[in-house]
Order: sequence, then structure tokens, then C-alpha cells
Amino acid sequence: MIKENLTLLTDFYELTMMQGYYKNNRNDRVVFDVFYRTNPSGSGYAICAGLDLVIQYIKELHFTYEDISYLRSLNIFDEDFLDYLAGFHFTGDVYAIPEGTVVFPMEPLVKVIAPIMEAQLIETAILNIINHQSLIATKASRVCYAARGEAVMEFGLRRAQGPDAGTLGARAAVIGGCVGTSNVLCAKEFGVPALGTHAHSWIMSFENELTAFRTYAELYPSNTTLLVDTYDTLRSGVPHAIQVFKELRDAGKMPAKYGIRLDSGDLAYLSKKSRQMLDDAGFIDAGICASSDLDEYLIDSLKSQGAAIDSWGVGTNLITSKDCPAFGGVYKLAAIEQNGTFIPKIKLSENQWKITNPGNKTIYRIYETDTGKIKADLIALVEETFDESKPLLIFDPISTWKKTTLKPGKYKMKEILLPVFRNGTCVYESPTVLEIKAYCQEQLATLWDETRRLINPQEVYVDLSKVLFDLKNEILDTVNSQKESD
Ligand SMILES: Nc1ncnc2c1ncn2[C@@H]1O[C@H](COP(=O)(O)OP(=O)(O)OP(=O)(O)O)[C@@H](O)[C@H]1O
Ligand SMILES: O=P(O)(O)OC[C@H]1O[C@H](OP(=O)(O)OP(=O)(O)O)[C@H](O)[C@@H]1O
Ligand SMILES: O=C(O)c1cccnc1
Repeated sequence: MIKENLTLLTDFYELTMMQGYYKNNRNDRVVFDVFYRTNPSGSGYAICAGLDLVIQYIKELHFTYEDISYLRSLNIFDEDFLDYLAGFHFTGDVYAIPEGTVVFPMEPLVKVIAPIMEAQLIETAILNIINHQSLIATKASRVCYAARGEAVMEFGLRRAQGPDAGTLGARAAVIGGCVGTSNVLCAKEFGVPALGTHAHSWIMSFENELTAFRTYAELYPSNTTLLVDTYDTLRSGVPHAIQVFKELRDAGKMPAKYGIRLDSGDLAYLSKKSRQMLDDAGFIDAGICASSDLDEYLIDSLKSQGAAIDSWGVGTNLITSKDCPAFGGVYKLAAIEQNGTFIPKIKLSENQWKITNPGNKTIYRIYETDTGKIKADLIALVEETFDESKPLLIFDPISTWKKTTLKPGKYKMKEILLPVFRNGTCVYESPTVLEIKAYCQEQLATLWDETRRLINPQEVYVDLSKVLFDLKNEILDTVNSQKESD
């Protein structure tokens, strides 16, 4: 599923444009930026994810004999262009922000520098991959934030939008902070923990709840989590679970990890009552897991209600990012090479926020030295250099009066857009998913609490360097004066 050749996973217009470029002998190198304009779910940040699949996709790019025959059958592509496609492979450069990094609106997450035919073809798949995985990684980081460090298991496969979304979404959820997933294919493919309890059907398939619990506990002596809400949580489920735990204790076979799962009803009330019953029976280390249509807001609310829950199973709302189903990443042309120099390009909009940033750019993350927290991100042209031993003026590119001068010694800069392909060859090795998850935790720690909060977070400034800001305004002035003279 994930490793297949995805070359035709593109919008038809990319191919019709490609043929147009081909027929007009236009294959100049261009710069395209992938960026998004608004953080999903009202978040103060996003987590970028999906680069590993983008790399696999680009490495595999080629049109098979069947692909070419299919395109020929559409009666729109000429033989000379189809011949070109038959020999097609990617020859360009790609730069990207590593997976698991916290990112902010308007900054290029991926930058493609390639002949326009190649750069155009890969737009759709790159957006498809980055948009989906970044959306779910961001959602997972919010859910895990609400759980305040307690384990969150990803349980959404059955309600995901198809097998790929379920599997790659689970990968992204682990990057964002989940301890593992119920999705076995994801666990195998990406080397992440396969986790789970059991279903109501297990209980219902036995003559009674007690026998179902006993049988499960015998089968899985090292991790016995019993689902207690099939008939009556407090009158039947929890007492039966306690009875089974007592039998295990009496037999000297106490599981290393054991507890109950609540899946319906008032989770705050039921968890507190269950906790009391378990504690009274001497099972103070029994865990209480909760599931049932949870999301970050419900978990946060349950926490503030004092719910006695210590692990969480989250499915539908996480794997589908139900409150915000699209990430909104776009792919915009930023420059075209002419005679060896990149000519910056701009896309105008009535909305100032939507006007693109021109040129071949990179991003510097600016950290406060005292705290290690992010002060701002700075988008600059690649040829610019910065000297940390000098003061740095940063200002908001829209509300330019919002500015600050950073003193030498008080800030550090780190370039976060890294080379991934050079001249068509991959020069980047993706870390494992668990390494990316650990890196993501470090990244989240560089955010201020005010930016992490779930509602109305403080935004992080993404500024333009003075050189880029001036260039953008110069181009805007030129375009505007051209419009007036037309
Ligand atoms: N204490 C609580 N505070 C806020 N929300 C809660 C609390 N307890 C449960 N919830 C949420 O309320 C919703 C309850 O859903 P609903 O009433 O449809 O069914 P249920 O209790 O899961 O029972 P069933 O599965 O039998 O229909 C779930 O989203 C659950 O997470
Ligand atoms: O609520 P979500 O966040 O989507 O989490 C996944 C849900 O999937 C299961 O229910 P389901 O009714 O599918 O199966 P079950 O009979 O095992 O409860 C599980 O018990 C959770 O309630
Ligand atoms: O293992 C579980 O408890 C589980 C798995 C998928 C969906 N709901 C629950």
C-alpha cells in the first residue's frame, strides 16, 4: 500500500501543464514552496510530518509502460511528450523541515527546486502527504497535551478515511505523542508499539462477564486490562474485575500491568468510583483507561473534573481530525531561473496575508538563549547571512510597527530547512518513527506554555528578513504600477 509507485497520484492539470511546458520548450528551473496559512484546530503551532513518504515517492517516480498506455488512451497527450514521460525521473533539489518539528503559518515546510515540468508533477502528491500527516500529528500533540503526559493510545483505524489514512495517520499520531496504536499494519511497517485491550464482543461471546474476564486474564498474564462497561460498570464490571484480580493475587500471579477500561457513561464519575473500589480492594496500582469519543477538549475537561483516569484510548476524533478535517497546505511558485539567476515571483491577493513570499528562501529559528524557547522564525533569502554577534532587528511583516531588536548573546539562530535531495539524489536519511516522536517532544518543549494552550493560544511570530521584506514590497510596487499603466 505505502510502497507502491505513486507517479500517477497527481492532478490531471499537472500533466496537461507539463505537456504545455514540453511543447513550448520551457523547462527552466523553478522554486516552489509548500506552506500553510492557518494552524489547524485553533492550535498555536503545527507539527510537520510526512517527509519520509515524500522521499519514497520522489525516489520511486517513474511512468510505467501501463501508465504511459493509460495516458495515451486519453487522446490528449502526444507521442513525443509520452516518450519524454517514459524516461522521466526527478533531477531536482528538495529542502524540508524535518518531521516532528513545530512549525508555523507561512513558512516553507518543503521547498522544491527543479525543472518546471518535474516540480509541477509532484505538487499534488507532496501536498496530499504533508497535509494529511501534519494534520494528524498536530491533533495528536494536542490530545497528548490535554492528557498531561499520560499515555494516549491511537485507536482510530476502524473510523479512519480508508486504509492509508488509518495507517499513515497512526504513524503521524505516534510522531505527535501517542504511545502506540491499535493498528497492527502501522506498528509493523513503522516499528511502533502495537497496543490494545479487548472489545465488548469478547465479553458478550461468553456465558457471563466473569468467565470472559478470567479467560482473558489467563491468556494475557503480563498485561490484563478488562473492559468493564458491557453490562453495568459499577455493579457488575468493576466487581468482576476485582474478583479476577483477587484470584490472580491469591494465586501469586499478579500481572505486571493490569487495570480496567471504561468506554461509556460519565467517565469522571465512573473513574472516581472505580478507583475507590479498586483501592479499597488493595489494587492501588490498577490502571484506569478511558475511551469513548474523546478529543483534547474532553480529556482536558475530564482532567479538570478530577477524573481518576491514567491512560486514554482515542480513535475517531484523532484519526480524522474531526473538528478540522484539512490542513490547508499549498504549493506556490516563488522564483524562476533565468540565465542562472532566480527571478522572484509573487502571487497577489486582495488579502495581504495571502500574498506569497517571493524568492529562493530559507528559515531561521530564533531561540532565546536564557530559556531555549522559540522567540520567532525568520524567513530570509538563501544568500543572506546573519551574524549572531550583532543585534538583530525583527519585525512583523504585516503590522510592521511590532518590532524588537535582539541583543547579541541573548539569541541563537538555527536554519531549519535542510537538504533532502540534491540533483535528484536523496541526501537525507529519515530517523525512525520513535526517534521522530522523541525529537517532537523536544521540539514541543521549545514552545512557550502560552502557545501550547488549547484555546486562544499566543501566536509565534514568523517574520521576514529586511532584505526579503524590501524585495516583496519592490515587486508589489512594480506589479501595481504595471497594473495602473495597463
Ligand atoms: N464527565 C464527563 N464530562 C464530559 N464529557 C464526558 C464525561 N463523561 C463522558 N463524556 C463524554 O460524553 C460523551 C458520551 O457519549 P454518549 O452519551 O453518546 O454515550 P456513552 O456514554 O459513550 O454510552 P453508549 O456508548 O452506551 O452510547 C462521550 O463523548 C464521552 O467522552
Ligand atoms: O470512541 P473512539 O475515540 O472512536 O475510540 C474507539 C472506539 O472504538 C471502540 O468502540 P466500538 O464500538 O467500535 O467497538 P467495541 O464494541 O469494542 O466497543 C472502542 O471501544 C472505542 O469506543
Ligand atoms: O484495543 C482496544 O481497546 C481498542 C482498539 C480499537 C478500538 N477501540 C479499542
